[in-house]
Amino acid sequence: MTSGATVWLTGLPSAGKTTIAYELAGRLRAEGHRVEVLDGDEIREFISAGLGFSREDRHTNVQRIGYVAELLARNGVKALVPVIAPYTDSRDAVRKRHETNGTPYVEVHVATPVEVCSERDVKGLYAKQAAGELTGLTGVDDPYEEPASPDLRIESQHQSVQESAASVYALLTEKGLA
Ligand SMILES: Nc1ncnc2c1ncn2[C@@H]1O[C@H](COP(=O)(O)OS(=O)(=O)O)[C@@H](OP(=O)(O)O)[C@H]1O
Ligand SMILES: Nc1ncnc2c1ncn2[C@@H]1O[C@H](COP(=O)(O)OP(=O)(O)O)[C@@H](O)[C@H]1O
Repeated sequence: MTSGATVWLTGLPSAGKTTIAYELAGRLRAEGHRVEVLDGDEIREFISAGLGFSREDRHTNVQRIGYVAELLARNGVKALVPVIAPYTDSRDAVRKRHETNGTPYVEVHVATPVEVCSERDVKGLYAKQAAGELTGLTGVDDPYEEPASPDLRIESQHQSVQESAASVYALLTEKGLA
């Protein structure tokens, strides 16, 4: 069985987390790896239904996702997690859970600047915030604590989706995980 791992893609809304995760998933699957993408929106519809965007709820959401990702990764799956995870302590707790269980964990910061994200505005959230229809948007009027030492930092504004996914793939190869 190939080695499982959790690959957490953290970053602002519209940074490119989801797009990179699915691009990478396709590439890994084509090579015979077992892959699951734990999409933040789907998780919030099911296992985190009812949670909002307060600090406490985001922490709970991230811990639940981290728990499921570790279970999958421990069993040989590449668990790709495109979830904002804005707080350092939440991310560190997930990393620690993986370390305790001896499960590989890779943190990727999709570090697209907020100016680029708000132009992309894939879901219209930045426009809503600007129009006063939404408050507490990560990176605008809610915190995003940048990872101090991620395993990889991606500047998606300077490269194609394929290049971004390839850089994560290269890191996995380097670590003997792909
Ligand atoms: N206030 C606010 N702040 C940030 N994001 C918001 C907010 N309201 C809704 N959304 C949408 O929900 C997605 C974020 O959920 P996550 O589970 O990834 O985030 S978190 O880690 O629990 O903070 C996030 O998805 P992505 O755009 O894919 O990042 C948003 O589309
Ligand atoms: N190098 C890149 N990596 C990822 N996305 C990119 C890149 N360049 C441009 N994009 C675009 O940015 C948008 C990112 O949206 P999405 O993946 O939904 O972001 P997130 O999941 O972080 O909210 C998509 O429209 C995608 O095509």
